[in-house]
Amino acid sequence: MDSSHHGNYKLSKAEKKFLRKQIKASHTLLRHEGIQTVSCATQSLVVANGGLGNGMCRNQLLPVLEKCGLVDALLMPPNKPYSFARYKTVEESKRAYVTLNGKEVVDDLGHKIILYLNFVEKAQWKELRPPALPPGLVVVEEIISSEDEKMLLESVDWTKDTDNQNSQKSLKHRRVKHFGYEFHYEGNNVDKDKPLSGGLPDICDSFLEKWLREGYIKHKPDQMTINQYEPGHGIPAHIDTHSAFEDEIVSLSLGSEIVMDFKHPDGITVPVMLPRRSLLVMTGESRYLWTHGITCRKFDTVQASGSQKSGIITSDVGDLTLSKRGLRTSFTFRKVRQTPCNCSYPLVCDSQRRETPPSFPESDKEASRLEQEHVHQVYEEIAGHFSSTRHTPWPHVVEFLKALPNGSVVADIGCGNGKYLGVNKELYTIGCDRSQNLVDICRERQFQALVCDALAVPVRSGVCDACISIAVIHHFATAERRVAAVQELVRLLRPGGKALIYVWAMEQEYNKQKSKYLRGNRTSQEKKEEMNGDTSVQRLLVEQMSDLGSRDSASSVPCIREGRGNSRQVSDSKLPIHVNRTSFYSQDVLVPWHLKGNPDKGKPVEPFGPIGPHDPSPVFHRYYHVFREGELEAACRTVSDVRVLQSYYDQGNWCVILQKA
Ligand SMILES: O=C(O)CCC(=O)C(=O)O
Ligand SMILES: [Fe+2]
Ligand SMILES: [Zn+2]
Repeated sequence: MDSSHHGNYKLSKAEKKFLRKQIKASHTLLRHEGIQTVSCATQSLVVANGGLGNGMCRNQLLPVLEKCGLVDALLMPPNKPYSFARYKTVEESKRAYVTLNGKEVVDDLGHKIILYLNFVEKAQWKELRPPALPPGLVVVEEIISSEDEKMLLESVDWTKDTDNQNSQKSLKHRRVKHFGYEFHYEGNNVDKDKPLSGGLPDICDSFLEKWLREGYIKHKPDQMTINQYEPGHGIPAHIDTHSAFEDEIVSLSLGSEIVMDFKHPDGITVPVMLPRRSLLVMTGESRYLWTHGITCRKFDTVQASGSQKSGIITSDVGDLTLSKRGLRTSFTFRKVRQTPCNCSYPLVCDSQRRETPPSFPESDKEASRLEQEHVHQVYEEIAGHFSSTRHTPWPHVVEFLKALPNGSVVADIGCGNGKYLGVNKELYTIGCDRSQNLVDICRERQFQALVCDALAVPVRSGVCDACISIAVIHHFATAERRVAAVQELVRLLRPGGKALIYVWAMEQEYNKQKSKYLRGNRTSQEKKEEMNGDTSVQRLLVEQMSDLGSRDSASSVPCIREGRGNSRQVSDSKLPIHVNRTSFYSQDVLVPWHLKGNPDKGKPVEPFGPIGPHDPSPVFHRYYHVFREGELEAACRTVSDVRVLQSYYDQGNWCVILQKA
C-alpha cells in the first residue's frame, strides 16, 4: 500500500486523525532528524514512538515487528523516540506498515504507545559517538566476589545517627556517607585539617591492599564516600575538585549496575556501563577534564546481547535496549591532596587560576565594574560567534510580537544580533544593545539599532507601545540594578503599554522536564549551538509527538540537584564558574563561552589561566544572576505604575508580561 493513495473510499474521522499523525511523524523526522521517508514500499521502516527514548524496549518491540515477518535488523539509537526495522522482504515490511501503523503497544511501565511507521530507503544510523573510553578510564569487572559484595553492603549502617560527625546526609537524590574526611557539597571540598575520627572502615582495608598489590590502584586512599541511589536517583555531572583530591579516584559499584555519563568540555558524551562488583578507575584526563554523572532515571540504555558487560555502551544501535535500574551503592575512594594541583588541565583546575576570579559585588560600583568586564567586554569579543549561534527566535516571544497591533512602536532592550527586530514587519521596532559589534550586526541586517546601557535608554518616556527584554536582566549584578533595569523598561512604555521580560532560571528542571540547556547527547551540528548555551536547538521528536502517547523515560523523575555540579572550589565570595550543561548551584555565576572561529580578530585574553594545549578555543566568562521561581515577578512588583499580567516558565527561563498603569 502506498501511503499517499487511499482511493475513493471515504476515511473515517479516526482514520483521518491517524493519517494526519502519521504524516506529521514523517515531517518531524525530516525536519528535526534529517530522516527522509519515502512513499513507495521498501524493506525498511522507521517506527516513530518505537524508540528507546520513549521507553520502548527491544524485547517488546521486536516480537511485535516479527509478527509481520522476518526482521533482519532492528536499530534502536539511544535516547531517540524512533527505531529502524529492516525486513527480509518488501512484502513483510508492507505487512508491518499496514498492520502496525497506528497500533497501540504497551511499554514496560504499562504506558500505551501508538506506533507510526513510514518507509525509508535504508535502515541506517550514523553513530557519532567515538568508540573509545575517556583517556585514563578503566572499568575492572568482577573485582570482588558476590559474597564480598553482600558483606560490604551489610556493613553499611544507614540507621546510625552519625550527625555529630556530620558525615551522613540524605541528599535530594541519593544518600551519602563520608569516611576519613567529610566532603562539603556547599564548597565542593574537604576540610583537610579536620579528618573524621575512625578513618576508613576496617572492612575496606583488605580490598584496598589487594587492589594496590595487583596494580589496579597506585595510592592508598584516605577518604571514602558511600553513595546510595534508588532507581530514579542520580548525581549531577561534576569533576571532583582538583585541589581536594589526588589524581586517582576509584568507585566500587555494589548491588546493581548503572550507566555513568562522561562528558568532555567539547560536548562529547560517553555513557559507560558500571556492572555490579566492578571498579571504576579514573585517572588523568578522565579524572581531571571530563565530568562524570549519573542521570536521574529509572532505566538505562544498555547492550541487549550482554556480550560486553562493562565499559562504553556500544555504538551498535542494532544491539541496544533498556534495563531497569536497581538499588546501587557505590564506595568511592579518594586520596586527599595536600599540595595544590598542577595537572595539565588549567582551564578546569581550581588550583591553577592565574588571576583570582571576580568576587560577588558588594557595591553598585563593583557591580558596574563586574558587568563591564564580564558582560560588556565579553559580548564585544564574542559578538560574531555569539551571533552565529543565535538564529531561532523563541516561539513565545514571537507570539508576543505578532499579537501587537500593527503600527506599534516597540523597543528591544538588549537586542543582540536583532533576531526579534524583523519578526513582525508591521511594527516600528528599534533595538538597543550594550555591544557595538552586535549593534553593527543589526545594522548590517538593515535593522534600526543603537548602542546604549539598559539602565539609561536614550528614548523619551512613554513613547513605546511595547518593550521586550530577552535574556538581558540576568546580566545585572545586584538586585537594585535588576529592578532599575525593569524600571527603565517601564519608563519607556505609554500607559497601557506592555513589556515582555525573559531571564535565565536557576531551575533548569521544571515540571519534571529538563530544559534544553541540560539535555545532553547531541549531534555535532547541535553541539555548535548548545556548547554555549543556545536554547534554540532542534526539539526532540519526542516533544513533537507528545500527543502521540509518548513519555520521556529519561526524565520521568524530577531531579532538582542538591547543590553540586561544578568542579570549582567556592570559597568566600568568589563567583563560581558554572560547568555548561549542568544544573546551577549558585545564583551568581560565571558562565564560560568557548570562542570558536575568527582567530585573526586580535588575540583575545584568557581571563583565568593560560590556554592549555588541550583546548584550542579561548574561554570567556559571562556573569549571570540566574533567577529563582518568583524572583522576577517579585522584582517587577517593586516597580511602580505597572502590574504583572502574566508570569511563566519557558525552557529554562522565567518570564513576565507587564502592563503599565
Ligand atoms: O556513585 C559513583 O560511582 C560516583 C560518585 C561520585 O562521583 C562522587 O561522589 O563524587
Ligand atoms: Fe565524583
Ligand atoms: Zn588540576
